[in-house]
Amino acid sequence: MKTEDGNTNTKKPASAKKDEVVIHAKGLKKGFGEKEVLKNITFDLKRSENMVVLGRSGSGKSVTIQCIVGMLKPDGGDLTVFGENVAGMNDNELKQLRIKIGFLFQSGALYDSMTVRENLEFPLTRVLKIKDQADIDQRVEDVLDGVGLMDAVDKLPSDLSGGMRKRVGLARTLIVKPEIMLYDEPTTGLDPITSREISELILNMQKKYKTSSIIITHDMECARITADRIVVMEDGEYIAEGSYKELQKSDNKIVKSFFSETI
Ligand SMILES: Nc1ncnc2c1ncn2[C@@H]1O[C@H](COP(=O)(O)OP(=O)(O)OP(=O)(O)O)[C@@H](O)[C@H]1O
Repeated sequence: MKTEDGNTNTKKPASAKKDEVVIHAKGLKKGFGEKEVLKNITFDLKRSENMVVLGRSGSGKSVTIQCIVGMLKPDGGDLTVFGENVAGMNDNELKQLRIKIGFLFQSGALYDSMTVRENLEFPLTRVLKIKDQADIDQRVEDVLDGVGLMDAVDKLPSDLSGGMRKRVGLARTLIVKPEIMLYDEPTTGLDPITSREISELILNMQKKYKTSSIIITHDMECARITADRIVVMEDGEYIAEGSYKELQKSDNKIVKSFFSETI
């Protein structure tokens, strides 16, 4: 049986699924030579939850993400994704894991010589190996409708604005229906209005596809719009956690510094 959004229905009650932990990290450590980058990272990401990570440049946000997708191996601590230990996965298991994890690059990473449609078809035919053209067309239409870009289907990326390219990049990542989305500074380089549109889109896509997301950002408007929960990272550790409103009242100097421009 298929749900409204095309996902296969499971028999689990929605409430049980919602509390399911999709990423579990406990005491995660990672260093390079003498430098300890992740000192003690502990968090649980639940199904359909948006967790925003705030942190100064070089605090270890991207290294955390690279550990989650198995590009880097932690030196210590526990890290499980969908209950499986990432560090113990072989190449094939990592490949399967990465199909379930969407990663939105800063650039959008579109193929410039392909139209929007071809860019969107690519992961369907190459990654999911779908051959049925009617299924492909339906998925392309569905995801483009979701990001509000039906009219751009036959355009080349060079004919689109930066914000539109970002939307296509998001659509291309979402089209394989990843269970986890990792956003690394999704609004960087965009003007405030377009940034806001992308943040709202991230929120809408969470609702539509029920994805769990980690959103790394310095953009406090993006954090305010998208976050169910925010963690603040400093020097390889999470030093604060809470909702936007809770952290806005924090007395911690570092936490305050993120909010100072928005008060
Ligand atoms: N492969 C690597 N080899 C050596 N050092 C690395 C490697 N990857 C990251 N680092 C170092 O780890 C530290 C944290 O990097 P990371 O990219 O996670 O920071 P970040 O919090 O994402 O910063 P930014 O907001 O600037 O992207 C930096 O000092 C970086 O130089």
